[in-house]
Amino acid sequence: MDSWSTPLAPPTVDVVVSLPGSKSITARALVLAAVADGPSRLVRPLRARDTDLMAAGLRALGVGVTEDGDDWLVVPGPLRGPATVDAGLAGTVLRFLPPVAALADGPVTLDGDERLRERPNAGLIEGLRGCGVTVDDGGRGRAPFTVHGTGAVRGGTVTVDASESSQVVSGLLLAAARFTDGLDLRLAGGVPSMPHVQMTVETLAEHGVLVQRTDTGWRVHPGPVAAVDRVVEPDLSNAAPFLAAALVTGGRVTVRDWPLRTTQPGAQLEQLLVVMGADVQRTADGLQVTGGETVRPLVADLGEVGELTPVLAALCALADGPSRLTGIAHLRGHETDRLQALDEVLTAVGATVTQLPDGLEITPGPLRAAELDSYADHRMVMAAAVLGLAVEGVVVRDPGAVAKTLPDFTDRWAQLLAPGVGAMG
Ligand SMILES: O=C(O)C1=C[C@@H](OP(=O)(O)O)[C@@H](O)[C@H](O)C1
Ligand SMILES: C=C(OP(=O)(O)O)C(=O)O
Repeated sequence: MDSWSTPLAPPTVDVVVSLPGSKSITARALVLAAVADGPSRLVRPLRARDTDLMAAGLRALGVGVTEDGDDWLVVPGPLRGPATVDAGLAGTVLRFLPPVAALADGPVTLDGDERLRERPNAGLIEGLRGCGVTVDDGGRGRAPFTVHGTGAVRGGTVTVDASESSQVVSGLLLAAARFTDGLDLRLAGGVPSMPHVQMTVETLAEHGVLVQRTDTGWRVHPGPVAAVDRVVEPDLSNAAPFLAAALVTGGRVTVRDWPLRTTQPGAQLEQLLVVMGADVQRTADGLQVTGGETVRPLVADLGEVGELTPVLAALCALADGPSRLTGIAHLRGHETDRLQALDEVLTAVGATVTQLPDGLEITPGPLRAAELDSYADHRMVMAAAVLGLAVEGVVVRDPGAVAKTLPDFTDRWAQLLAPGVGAMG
């Protein structure tokens, strides 16, 4: 599909939605299973471009990742080079695989899409060097680069700059139990997306790794990584557009199997959507969101939940007052420069947008039809779909970008809006 005419909202939406597994949990589960001391089973892993690339990258290093029905079976093997890894546009592959590759017994080259070559990675590369690993990046601090694995990584005390992505911290922590001296990771500055770092720490603990918070960062003790069979939670960030539809339509959307407790940043939708005028309840089915009379504006620091920004910003353009979203400077290094892309898209449908150094001010205006780009960004397609509920004539070019985390998004969106559908997924 070259372009997609997004559907307008029907008079009522009252649907229970099931969603595939979390990208972030699937990525961590794959990496830890790959360095574990036995085979692991992943139940309901996300099958999408990012996680398929992670599996393919691990296979290239000698790890067995095979399908058993809808499950993945992961069988660790000696990590080997030479190998090449295609990271596509996946930040998780870009930052989680190089520390694993450093444990291989030969060179591993990582590259990906044109835009991946622009995504910042100097923090990770410098961090690996601090662990004693030779990395050849031509001085760019970005892909493509080659990690020269020697079969062992020293580790030790390392100061890293993770201000551009929390994935720098997560990537180093995930492999660190296999470093000879473990890792005492010290932060040189701030780190966005802290719930994702907490997710890493908790997943490590579930694999029997001893990881401690320190004054300046985290310490991972060297030792074995236990194999774990795990059922992957639904992806709560990908729930955002579906729940947003309840607010835009004044309808009701329930996401099934919403975890009672989770480190996924999408959990914060529960509070954020209340601020935006929704009624939110946990029911026997899951998380139920009911839209109010209008969408209320949002003034919030989204630094912890940056990946929710595109859909929340789309809601802001449909709100009954101006919004201000801050704490998200690092979104300029995501799949696209999301602050620039959101400025362009929201302006095209009639909002007035001001870019701040670390965010956006969004003042809704009279809505108008527009042809929007996807910017090769799954979440920009989802944001356009939310706008299209309220704006007749929204067309998105290259909607296939959703394959990054939710390949059948447009079908699911059509089902959400189909009359009398009740339950889907
Ligand atoms: O660790 C993870 O799984 C992720 C961390 C975050 O990255 P940043 O800290 O680079 O925003 C998030 O935006 C990304 O979608 C997934
Ligand atoms: C920032 C995102 O992805 P990545 O893991 O590629 O950084 C995202 O999914 O919103």
